[in-house]
Amino acid sequence: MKRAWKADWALMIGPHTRQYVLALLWTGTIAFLMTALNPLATRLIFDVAVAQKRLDWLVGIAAASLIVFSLLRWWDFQCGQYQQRLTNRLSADLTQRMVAGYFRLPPASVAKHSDGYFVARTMSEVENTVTPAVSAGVQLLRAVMILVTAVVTVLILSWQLTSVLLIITPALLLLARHFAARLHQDANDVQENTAAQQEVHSAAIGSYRTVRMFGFEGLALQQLMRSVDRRLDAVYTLGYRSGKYGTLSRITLSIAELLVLMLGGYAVMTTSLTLGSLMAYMTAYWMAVSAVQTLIDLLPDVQILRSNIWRLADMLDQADEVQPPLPIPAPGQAITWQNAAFGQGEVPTLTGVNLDVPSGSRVLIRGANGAGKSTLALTALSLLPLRQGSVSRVKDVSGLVEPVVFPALPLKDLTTQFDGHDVQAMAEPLGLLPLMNARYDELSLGQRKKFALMMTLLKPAELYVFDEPLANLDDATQVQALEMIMEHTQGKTVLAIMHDSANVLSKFDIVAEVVAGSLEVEIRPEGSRRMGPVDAVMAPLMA
Ligand SMILES: Nc1ncnc2c1ncn2[C@@H]1O[C@H](COP(=O)(O)OP(=O)(O)OP(=O)(O)O)[C@@H](O)[C@H]1O
Repeated sequence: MKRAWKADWALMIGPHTRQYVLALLWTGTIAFLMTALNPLATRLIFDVAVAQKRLDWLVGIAAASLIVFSLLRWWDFQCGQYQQRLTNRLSADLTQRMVAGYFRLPPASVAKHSDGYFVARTMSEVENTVTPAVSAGVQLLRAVMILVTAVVTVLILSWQLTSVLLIITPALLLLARHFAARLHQDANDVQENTAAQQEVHSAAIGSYRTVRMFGFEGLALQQLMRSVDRRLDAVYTLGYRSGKYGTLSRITLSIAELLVLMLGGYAVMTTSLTLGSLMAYMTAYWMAVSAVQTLIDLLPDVQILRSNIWRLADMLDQADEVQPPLPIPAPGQAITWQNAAFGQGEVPTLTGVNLDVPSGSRVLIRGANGAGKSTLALTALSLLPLRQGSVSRVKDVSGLVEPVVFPALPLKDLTTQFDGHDVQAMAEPLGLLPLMNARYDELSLGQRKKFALMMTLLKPAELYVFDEPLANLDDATQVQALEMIMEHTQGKTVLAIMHDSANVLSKFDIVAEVVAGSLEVEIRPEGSRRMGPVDAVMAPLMA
């Protein structure tokens, strides 16, 4: 992917362009004044005060310089504070856009990684991009201003000496060109490996209880250290390449420095170059050289910065990709899978799935652990893309698939989108009313289950999907919850995954059995007709 500078600017600075330009102008002005005044003061001291042996002038010029430079330094400090405030604003703004982008990502992208990876992408990568975006921009402008002012100054003082500095420029540019693309790729590798480590890191830290109970320290650490090594290798490569580029560039610059020193000495010996002019020349010259060194050091930083910006942009682009609308099933059908294959791991869990679920029917999905029931439910909710075939379904769907995690907010905040009376009517029989002020992450497993059930039922839909809706509920609540499901989904289509289903069988019209890679379907309550695997099509059977 190649991106224009303009697009990078729009992503990083966009809404804050005015403030950013102000920070640049502020810095640029200070850099210009410091660079222009420094050789001037040196020349005044030597060519005026020293040459005429006037101590009072010497002290006066030195004192005036001190006051001017102190004021400039104080102004520079204020500029730094302004930049910090700007950085904070950019950081908050970009974090918001990235997390909002994460929530818009297609399920296919999210399914590839777990939470830790996306925490890195939306938090650490934002931090690693915003701070350099402000500081690199400011440093770049400062260095350019110093370089331009210093080069003009030395040109005025002696164009012959300055031409040496300019001759060396093409060599420096060639080096920069040679290293730029590699540094960009190295920076990308560092970020990707950092996100991968964060993924493993969160899983290891999150397994605290099992590590303590079963002594998994060794195993957890081994896995973690593999990802740490990969990240550190990438960091080393980036550092190695940046260092190599810096060293080669500095050697080139040293050659220029040596030539200027020799030629400067020669000019004093053979021409009318004054001591004051030479001192002023050297002051401006060293400023130019240190500006070039800053620019040399900035090249890797700019490559890292652009690589980071491109990663952020890539994620936002994925988030904004227009998803094709889900096809609508044939009339009378709520959801249809056609020759579908899907899975959450490397290999598809179910293949050749053909299933028509008639509108208004209640389907019980059974099967052994790991058979693919939850995976099937994920495809019904459009949370997992198919590898092959198609799925079409009615538009309005409600449902949750384990593991269910709501944001760590008070329950009352999570339910504000629904009518208050409906919430109260549903929360009361489930015993959730006293918990409405509690945060979701403070609930017990059973309470979380009840809340998930309530939320699923509160959302108006044509198709409802439940993954083990009665698990973790006490006996009395199980009866109540099943009643509520049946009552609130009257006339709607229901897909329910349940293991311990003997007692609830009578409530369902159809039983879909997920067996080793395929699907069998049975019609209830007669239970006499059992379809063969894979090509089970319910619609004709129901007719
Ligand atoms: N996040 C994941 N990443 C990779 N593979 C996964 C993931 N989740 C599940 N799988 C795999 O997909 C297969 C089906 O899992 P699924 O959760 O759909 O089974 P299930 O029938 O719902 O099982 P259970 O009754 O135990 O909940 C399993 O073999 C499992 O290893």
